[in-house]
Amino acid sequence: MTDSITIRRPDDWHLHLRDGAMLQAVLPETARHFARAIIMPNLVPPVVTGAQATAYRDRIMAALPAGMTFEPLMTLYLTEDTDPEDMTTAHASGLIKAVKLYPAGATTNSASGVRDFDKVRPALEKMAEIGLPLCVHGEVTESEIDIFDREAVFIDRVLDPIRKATPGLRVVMEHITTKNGVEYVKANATDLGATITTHHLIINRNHILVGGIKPHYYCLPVAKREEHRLALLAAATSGDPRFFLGTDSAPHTDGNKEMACGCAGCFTATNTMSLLAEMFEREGALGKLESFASLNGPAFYGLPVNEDTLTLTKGGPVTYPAKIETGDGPVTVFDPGFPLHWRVD
Ligand SMILES: NC(=O)N[C@@H](CC(=O)O)C(=O)O
Ligand SMILES: [Zn+2]
Ligand SMILES: [Zn+2]
Repeated sequence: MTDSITIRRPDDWHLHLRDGAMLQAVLPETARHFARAIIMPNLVPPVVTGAQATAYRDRIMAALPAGMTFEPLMTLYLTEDTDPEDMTTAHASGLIKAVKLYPAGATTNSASGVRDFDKVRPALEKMAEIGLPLCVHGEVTESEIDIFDREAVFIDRVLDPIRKATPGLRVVMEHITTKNGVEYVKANATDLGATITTHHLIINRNHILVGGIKPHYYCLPVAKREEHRLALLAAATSGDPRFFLGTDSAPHTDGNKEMACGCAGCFTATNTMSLLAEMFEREGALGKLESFASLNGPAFYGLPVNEDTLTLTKGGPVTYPAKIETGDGPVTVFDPGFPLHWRVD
């Protein structure tokens, strides 16, 4: 029986750090285990320009506790007014590693996102030319499309046409939640990857709705049927280099989650590595955890893997806080509903 595993230090290829008091509280939760993270730009107002990304990176580094190391990999929020020249300069300087596409209205703080995809053609063509990846929140927003179908419809109506129209554009389908997403990635040999969250490997839609509504399991894209969770788990544990960890750890205060119109997002930064080890072990795939969390992401982004390591040891149930305190109020840590046994040393 394996009771200890050492992997290259992991990275998080999709993370929300927020700003101000929330940033201060959640950053150590990620930096404790992860070397780098792709930082989502959906602040209010969003991080649209290179100057805004520089200022945000500086605020993140200022919030990092003494003695911790962490490298924020910055992104720009794509709008219909994005200036391809500013984007190119921010990429050439090494400041940004990706640009994020939010369909307007699809998720938290996406009001400044894209309504008319033709308006972002010049930016997308520039990105294909300079090799700057596009990270995509892949859901349509039309009111007549069922929320459980919005990812699959996005692939057919938006993503596939954009990719066909923009040869060479490198795309990351963020937080895929369906077997349709898995199959689309597998059917496309080049220029396409996908992040998978920790929580979508664990919950299906029953967890949100059976026995009373569970706001802390509500996120976007919303968790789907069990067959989709199983497809995600198979992809994550397969070692296929096109699938890598993006936790989408998305803190909202309990006050903003536990209300009549609660915010979308699960906060998993604190216990993600223990959760993943548990799930990979159940699949008999602990040997693939390093590929998913530490190797496949850097390979897609063309970055070196981390030199240092992280060790997980199996033992009695791991304790972690039910909530972390922030200056804005408490944030509930994701509870899988079963005990965890893999502790990060
Ligand atoms: N995933 C979520 O449910 N929420 C994210 C936004 C996002 O990643 O879509 C957030 O910023 O809160
Ligand atoms: Zn999203
Ligand atoms: Zn997200």
